[in-house]
Amino acid sequence: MLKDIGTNASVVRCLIGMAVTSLIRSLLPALSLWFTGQLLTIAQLAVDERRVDRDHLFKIAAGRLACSLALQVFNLLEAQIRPILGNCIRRHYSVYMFRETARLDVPTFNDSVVQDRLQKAASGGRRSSVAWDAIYSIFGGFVSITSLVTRTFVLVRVVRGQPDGPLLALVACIPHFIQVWPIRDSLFPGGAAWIMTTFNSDYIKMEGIKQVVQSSLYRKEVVAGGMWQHLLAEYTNRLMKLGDHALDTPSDILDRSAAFVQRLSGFLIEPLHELPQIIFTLRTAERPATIPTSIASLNLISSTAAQFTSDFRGLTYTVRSVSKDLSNIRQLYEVENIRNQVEDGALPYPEDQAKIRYGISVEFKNVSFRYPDAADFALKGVSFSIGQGQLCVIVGRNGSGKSTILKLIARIYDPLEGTILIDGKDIKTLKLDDLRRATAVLFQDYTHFPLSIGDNIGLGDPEHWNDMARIEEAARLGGADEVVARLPDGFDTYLDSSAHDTYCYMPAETLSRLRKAGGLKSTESSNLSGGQIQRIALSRTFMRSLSPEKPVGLLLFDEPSASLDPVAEHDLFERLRHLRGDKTMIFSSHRFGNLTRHADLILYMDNSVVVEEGTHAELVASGGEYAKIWNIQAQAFI
Ligand SMILES: Nc1ncnc2c1ncn2[C@@H]1O[C@H](COP(=O)(O)OP(=O)(O)OP(=O)(O)O)[C@@H](O)[C@H]1O
Repeated sequence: MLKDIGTNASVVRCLIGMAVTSLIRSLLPALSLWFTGQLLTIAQLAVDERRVDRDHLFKIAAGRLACSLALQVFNLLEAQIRPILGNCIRRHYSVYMFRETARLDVPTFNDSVVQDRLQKAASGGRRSSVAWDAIYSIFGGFVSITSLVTRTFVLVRVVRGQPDGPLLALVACIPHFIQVWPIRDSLFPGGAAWIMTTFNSDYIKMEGIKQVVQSSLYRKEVVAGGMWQHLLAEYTNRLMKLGDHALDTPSDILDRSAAFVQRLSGFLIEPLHELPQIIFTLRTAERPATIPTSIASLNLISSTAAQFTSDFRGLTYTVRSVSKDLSNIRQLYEVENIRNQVEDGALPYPEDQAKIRYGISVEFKNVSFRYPDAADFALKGVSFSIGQGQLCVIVGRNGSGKSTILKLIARIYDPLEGTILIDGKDIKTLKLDDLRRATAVLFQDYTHFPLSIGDNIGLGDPEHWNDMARIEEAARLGGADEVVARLPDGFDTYLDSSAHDTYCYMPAETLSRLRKAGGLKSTESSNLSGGQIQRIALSRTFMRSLSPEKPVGLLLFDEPSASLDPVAEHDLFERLRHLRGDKTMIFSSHRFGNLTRHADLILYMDNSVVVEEGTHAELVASGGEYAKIWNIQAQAFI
């Protein structure tokens, strides 16, 4: 970690600043103690010999005062450096986590173990970061240890010369040692490994119900299914059944046992606190002449002993958090070792950029695939060949494997068996970045990003993300231009924003006027229909295919017209045919007609296999499944 952040000059400067201030802060208490000890000696001399060296007294008093002032100054200095260093480190690791999360492919990202590792690594959240926490506690530990050691050293020297000093120091320290005894384990983390689990079915169910209600994932079903009252009744029932400790977290359980030990030690500690006072009274009764210096010495010893306890407590806390922080850092750096399941190839693609304009050939050879954690195969021994520049339409029932074919061509997943050839080369040997630049995909479950419409379209070609002319052209081709024209903020309209405005209560009208007057862009979600959002997603696909520098040779469309009205669908196919030129295009579709009639190849799928293939005329003539469904659809219009 130090090597990593050491490359950042401002972090190094701040770290050095923190180290110097921490060192001085840790030495100052011992120095103060030494001056106090000197003051005591002067007082004792004054009592014993009735003489005072005023010059010396003045210097020592000034030194003691200077120590207090210096401590304040260095505390202030540290408080200035700390946030600067904290922000530098947080920025560094925010970029690190972004990079390590962004580079993951679909199966790796969806893997629950990977998700867990990412979450743990990022657990510092936005305000702090695990790396910063660790550095902060390491500095804290350093200050506690140095100040504890140096102060003990000075105290031993100071009390040696005081009447009854060693005895009083020993007695004063005993209760404090007892107090820190129960937490000694945390100084030796070797014995600190523990596991807690529950097999309590009521608890497991109660937690499950809580999640259903809390997560937005299930809200649609909860509302549509009218579930909430039932869930509430069940939750209350389980909660009552579990009794007083139903809501205990694992740390509550740990704290309960620690609290018991502490209460027990309290019985011993309180009487022991009185012991120095009693000894002091007995001793001074014997030697009344030393009362003034003895009182001062008792005060010094008691307050230093109390300070020790708080230092020691601070230290145990620090040791505990340092070991936790160090394991967090290990987790943070382990994220780098997460390997993508879809491995990158080495061959640059295409060898000839100009050739790709005439399309890409795709061949499946006996390909089988099963989704991670799924029981059944989504594709079983699928073979077909699509020539350069051909139009292929994959049709078939729901769940027959159409989308899966497109996902394998886009290398979202790799097949379990068989080979996919792109222009005659095994897809796994090609560089992933190159392959993705040469293909444009529109998935069935297309998403919209919580960004503006312009960004949503522009991201189709990330290298020209901000090129408004291309974005407008892509919007025209995808049919999003009409949608955008009707929105007051046009391309700047946010589809869905993760950052919402905060404002005091005011009527909606005032708010809207105020926003306008302040020139605020729309940051709230806009309500677009499914079809309108699909046009934006389509435009994103077109954006990719517009790039003249790095042309696309293969277009994959999964149900591109599912949410479009018949006119929009017809327009879309017209535009697609025009845009296609010589490129290879593969569609997955439920609708026969517009597309299948123009297809060079139709694959009819059922139950994870290709059952029929050919052109529309060939398949209709053969009178198979395709012909049957074609007739059903055709009859609907007679
Ligand atoms: N991410 C996934 N994890 C597990 N199983 C999946 C996943 N995606 C799809 N499947 C399963 O794989 C099979 C093929 O799905 P696929 O999406 O390829 O079908 P499809 O023909 O495109 O269906 P539709 O016409 O409904 O879009 C189905 O049984 C489906 O349940």
